[in-house]
Amino acid sequence: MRQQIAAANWKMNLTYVEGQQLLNDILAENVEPKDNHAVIFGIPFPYLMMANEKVNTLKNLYVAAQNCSNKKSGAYTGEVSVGMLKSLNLKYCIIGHSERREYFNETNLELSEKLDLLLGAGMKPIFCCGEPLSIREEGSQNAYVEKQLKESLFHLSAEDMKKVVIAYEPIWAIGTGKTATTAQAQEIHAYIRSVIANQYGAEVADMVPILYGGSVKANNAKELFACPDVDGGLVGGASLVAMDFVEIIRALK
Ligand SMILES: O=C[C@H](O)COP(=O)(O)O
Repeated sequence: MRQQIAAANWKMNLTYVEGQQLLNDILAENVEPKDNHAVIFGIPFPYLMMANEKVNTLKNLYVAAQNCSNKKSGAYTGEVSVGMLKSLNLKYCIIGHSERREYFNETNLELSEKLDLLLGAGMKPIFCCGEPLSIREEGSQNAYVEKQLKESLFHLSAEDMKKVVIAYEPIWAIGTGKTATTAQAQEIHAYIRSVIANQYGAEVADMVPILYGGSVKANNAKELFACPDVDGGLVGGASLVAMDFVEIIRALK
């Protein structure tokens, strides 16, 4: 069975002490992910080391950065390179979140450069895609997401494609409390998988986890994750509440 993933994205929330406490509270619940499960904490840069020290000896628990630079190294004040993340022994990095695309003008081309750096360093990208409300309302979400995938991912070899995690996040569902229905989620996840299959073949497409993000909560996670092409979630607000995120982890199939 494909890997199933519960990924937290803390975004720009919590102090250092609050972050420590949240991780302690979640780990105290002995979540013990199954063999085909992974639990990933997307943590602000200054707390990555602290978080990784707490989880790196635990099975199938990982820490992710929320972003990385598309430059390898050098005079880029304020940026954080893939090499720096790798030197902390991190395995995952979220890239292309819609908030970064919108507020920091990240382009599909820059994301393709980040992907290459991450994969070159042996790290796994969690690549975010998803459409704004206007695109959903005109019914062209499939074409919109397909373009994001093609322009950022489809230069990869099949071997590298197998290492990518995709997070589909409809922008209209992020932080709004308005979740995609299970039918909407399943439909576009299946479409994303078919686009990957057309480019790389069914075997590769079948291996790529596709997470849903957008108002995943403790009370809707099980239903969403039960969809055959939904392989878990990328969770914002509910990942900041220990027992809510624990429930979401337990909802993985
Ligand atoms: O990365 C997470 C997503 O942006 C979802 O955020 P949310 O669960 O607060 O809607």
